[in-house]
Amino acid sequence: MNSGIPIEITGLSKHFGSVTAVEDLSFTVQPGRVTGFLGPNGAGKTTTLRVLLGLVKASSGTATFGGTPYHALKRPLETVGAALDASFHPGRTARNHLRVTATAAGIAASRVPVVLEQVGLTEFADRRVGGYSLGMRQRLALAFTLLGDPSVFVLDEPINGLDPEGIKWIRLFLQRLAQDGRTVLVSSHLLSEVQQSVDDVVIISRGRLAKTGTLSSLELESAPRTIADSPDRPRLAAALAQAGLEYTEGRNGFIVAEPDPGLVGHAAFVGGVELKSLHRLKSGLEESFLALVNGEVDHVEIAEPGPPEASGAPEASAAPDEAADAAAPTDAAAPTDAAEPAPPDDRESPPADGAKE
Ligand SMILES: Nc1ncnc2c1ncn2[C@@H]1O[C@H](COP(=O)(O)OP(=O)(O)OP(=O)(O)O)[C@@H](O)[C@H]1O
Repeated sequence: MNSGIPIEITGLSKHFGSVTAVEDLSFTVQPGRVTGFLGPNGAGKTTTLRVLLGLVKASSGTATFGGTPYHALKRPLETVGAALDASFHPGRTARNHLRVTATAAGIAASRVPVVLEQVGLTEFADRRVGGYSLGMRQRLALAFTLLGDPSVFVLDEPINGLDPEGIKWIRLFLQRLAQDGRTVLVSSHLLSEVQQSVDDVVIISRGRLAKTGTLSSLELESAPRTIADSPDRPRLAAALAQAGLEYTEGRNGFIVAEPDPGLVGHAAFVGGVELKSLHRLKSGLEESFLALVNGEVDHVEIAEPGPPEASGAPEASAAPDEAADAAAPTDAAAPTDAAEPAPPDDRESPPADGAKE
């Protein structure tokens, strides 16, 4: 228990008919840390988590817990606590829900009062769940994840809709899990929602990895920068290099590590390059996040304590176009997945399902 099991996603792709939900995704989630799995709606977070939990099959690639896929875990609920789309029968109590799941999973009934206490629901344990607030339901979903006292937690949008007090509570809850040496992966579509709770971030956009690293590496990137574009990008790249300005190439131009657009414009002028756009990128974590997920920045991976990504010759211009081509699939294509084969059933259900009627 708490032996430090990493989550390992390697070359993972998932297609629903013609819709690409996840494309060649690779990242590792380390034990002892809270990792935010971030991306806008439709980025592919839930699909990745569903593959990880054996609820849908990958088109290619692997998603494992220290090398073992979910369906091959000997005691899944005692390895992984997952909260994904938890729904509860309104007429039953929290205690009853938890008892049923514990019995089905061969977990001692004595764990039920323990987990109720851990999530602060003891005094409401015998009330019908139908009368619970959203925050109480979120806590109940977390109680399910704790039943087997697992080493790994996979939580889909656990902070969504919580009030400030609930957010503070869950922040401490997650940090305590990580301090115990457990692996904690928390998805969210808002960086601001989780930024006080996470140590590391994995950011995806349109099913592809946009960034992995520590939250502090993202903070490093959030210094004010300038974005500049030209009809002749190679010449602009040369002019920037000539002026000693560091840059990365994004879909909308070069992101230059210089807060003053005037200096970037001057470098272009000296290089005799026409500009078609020149503006300052706002500073701040949220802006960095939005720039990443909106495709202004291409895939960057920062090693701790990584310096800001920049410099050197721009990458081949095909990269931004590829990113653009991987336009977010739409929900309109959802029916193609209705025929998604059910996952193999020769295993215990993940706890989230255990919470369902
Ligand atoms: N069962 C399905 N059939 C068809 N398309 C699907 C299916 N599930 C997800 N998709 C598509 O895959 C893409 C990724 O969806 P996913 O739910 O994984 O994203 P997400 O990042 O979790 O978004 P959200 O925060 O809105 O839940 C979306 O375009 C979605 O419409």
